Amino acid sequence: MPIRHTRLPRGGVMSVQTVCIGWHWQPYRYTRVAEDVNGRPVAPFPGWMVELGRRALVEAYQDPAAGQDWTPDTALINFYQGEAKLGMHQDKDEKSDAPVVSLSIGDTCVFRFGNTETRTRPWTDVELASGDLFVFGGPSRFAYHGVPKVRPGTCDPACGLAGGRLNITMRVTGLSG
Ligand SMILES: O=C(O)CCC(=O)C(=O)O
Ligand SMILES: [Fe+2]
Repeated sequence: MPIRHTRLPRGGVMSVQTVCIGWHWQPYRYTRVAEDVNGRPVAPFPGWMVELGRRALVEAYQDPAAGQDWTPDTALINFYQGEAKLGMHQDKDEKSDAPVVSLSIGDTCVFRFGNTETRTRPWTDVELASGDLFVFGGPSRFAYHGVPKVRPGTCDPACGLAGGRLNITMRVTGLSG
């Protein structure tokens, strides 16, 4: 399926562009075919990305066993161009509380990491730069989060992007079939 601005049920369109692998995310569920885009199945989840995500968990938890039982089966690949941003939300369409691993490539952003109760304060703003990994696990798994700002022109040219920001969130859907 092609990358596109996701249409929301109430008529809005996301400023971020998204393409999925493994399972297709549409607001607010996962399907095997991209019903709301072109009716095609999504690309399979690559083995190398499973390994990358597991290494992130080992690092984040400083525990060599942390990735062992974790097998992500979907990733949302988001592209932020221009003024694109992402409002505060929870990742809660998965039927699993397994950690989410996020990888950022390209321009640096302000990533707002909030609390599990409300989309308002308290939150912590952190800068995510190209190559950064962020893990939402344990008590943080269902914390509200968002991207209020991307800093244009901040990416290292060696990242391979001419501009903008890519973010890949690897997830366990908890679905079968
Ligand atoms: O772009 C990011 O860093 C976060 C993306 C995100 O929250 C999501 O895809 O659900
Ligand atoms: Fe999210």
